[in-house]
Amino acid sequence: MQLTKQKVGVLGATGTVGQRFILLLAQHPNFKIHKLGASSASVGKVYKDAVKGRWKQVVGIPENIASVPVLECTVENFKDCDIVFSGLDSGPASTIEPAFRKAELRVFSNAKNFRLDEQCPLVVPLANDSHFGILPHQQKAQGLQKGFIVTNANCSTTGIIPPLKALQDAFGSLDKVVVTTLQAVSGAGYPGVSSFDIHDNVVPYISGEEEKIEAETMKMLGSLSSDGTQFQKEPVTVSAQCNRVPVLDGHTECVSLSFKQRPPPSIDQVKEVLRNYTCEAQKLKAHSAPAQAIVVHEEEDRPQPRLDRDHQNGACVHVGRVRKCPVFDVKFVVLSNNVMIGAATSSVMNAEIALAQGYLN
Ligand SMILES: NC(=O)C1=CN([C@@H]2O[C@H](COP(=O)(O)OP(=O)(O)OC[C@H]3O[C@@H](n4cnc5c(N)ncnc54)[C@H](OP(=O)(O)O)[C@@H]3O)[C@@H](O)[C@H]2O)C=CC1
Ligand SMILES: N[C@@H](CC(=O)OP(=O)(O)O)C(=O)O
Repeated sequence: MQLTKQKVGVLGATGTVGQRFILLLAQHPNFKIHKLGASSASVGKVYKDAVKGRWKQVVGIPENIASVPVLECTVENFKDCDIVFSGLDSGPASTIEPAFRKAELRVFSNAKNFRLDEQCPLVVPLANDSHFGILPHQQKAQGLQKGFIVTNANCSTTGIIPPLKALQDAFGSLDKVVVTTLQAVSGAGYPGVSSFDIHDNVVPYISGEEEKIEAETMKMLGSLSSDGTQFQKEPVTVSAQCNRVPVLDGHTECVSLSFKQRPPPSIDQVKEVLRNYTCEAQKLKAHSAPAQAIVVHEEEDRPQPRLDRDHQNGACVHVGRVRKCPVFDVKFVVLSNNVMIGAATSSVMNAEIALAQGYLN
C-alpha cells in the first residue's frame, strides 16, 4: 500500500545545507517538497533562478524542484506543511523557528539556537534518538498539540557522537575527551571563508565552535529523565580545538579519550565495539540510515575526506587509526561529511525516525 507522503517545507532552501535538503528530499519515499523559503534576495524567483551561479552540487537541480517558487519564510506561507526543515542562518532562525512551532508546525532545525534549550531534543540520529522522548513535554510546556522544534547538532559534534556513544554504552562513562578538528570550508556556508584566507593555509579559529562541541557533547551523551521532562547532562570533560583547512567537504577530527573504567578496555575491544555498533535508525529501516553507522578503517592512512566522505551517501561516520594513547587511554581519527550527516541528512533522518516512532501523528 502506498502511504500518503508528508508535505514538507524547506527554509533556507538556497543555501549550502538547503541544497543538500533539496537533493535528499526531491525523491523521498516519505516526504514530498511542498514549499521552499529563503531570504528576500531569493523571494519571488523560481528555485533554479534563485540559485543561479550558486548551485554547488555535482548533480543538477532536480527537475521537479527547478520551477518551485521561493517564498518568504512566514507562517502564512508554510502553514499547510506537515513538517518544516530549516537550513536557516541562526539570525533569522531565532524568530522564524519558534513562530512556526507556535503555529503548530513540526520544525527540524540545523541552526544552533535551540540545541541547548531544556525542552528541545538535540539528536544525532545515529546515536541518541531516545531524546525525542522530551517532545510531549515540550508540546505541553508550549501549550501545543502538534508543533515542536527538534534540532540536530553542530557538524563537528555530530562526527564524534556515534563513536563516543558506542564506547560509553559498552564500557561505561567516559572521563575525558580531547578533540582537535580539521574542518572543511563548506562548514562556513557559501561563499564562506575567502579563498585568499584559506588557500595554502590553516586558520586556527572558528567562532563559537569549541564551546558548542563541549556543551552539545555533554547534552547528547546524557540521558532523559524517566518522566521525559528533563535532560541530565553527562559529566564528561570535553576539550576541543578547532581549525579550518582547505578541504571542500568533510570534517576530520583527532580524538583522544579516557574511560572511567579501570583498567580501560583493550584496543581490540574498542575496535570491535565500534565495528559492531548499530543504531535505532537502522533497526527502524529509516530511508536515509546507512547500512554501517560507524565504518572502521584498518589502513593506516584512512579515513580521508576526498576518498571517504561520500560513502553511503555521506550518512555514516568513519573511524580510523584506533590506537593506544600514552596520555589518555585510546586515540583515533574521525571523518564525517559535514553537509550530509553533519547537517541535512541528520535532519531528514531525524524526521524519518520521528515518523516511525509516531511523533508525527
Ligand atoms: N554548512 C554546514 O556544514 C552546517 C551548517 N549548519 C547550520 O545550518 C544553517 C545553514 O547553514 P548554511 O547552509 O551553511 O548557510 P548558507 O549561508 O549557505 O545559507 C543560508 C540560507 O538561509 C537563508 N537566509 C538568510 N537570511 C535569511 C532571512 N532573513 N530570512 C530567510 N532566509 C534567510 C539564505 O537565503 P538566500 O540564499 O536567499 O540568502 C540561505 O538559503 C546555519 O544555521 C548553520 O549554522 C549546521 C551544521 C553544518
Ligand atoms: N561552524 C560549523 C558549521 C556550522 O554552521 O555550525 P553551527 O550550526 O553549529 O553554527 C563549521 O564551520 O564547520
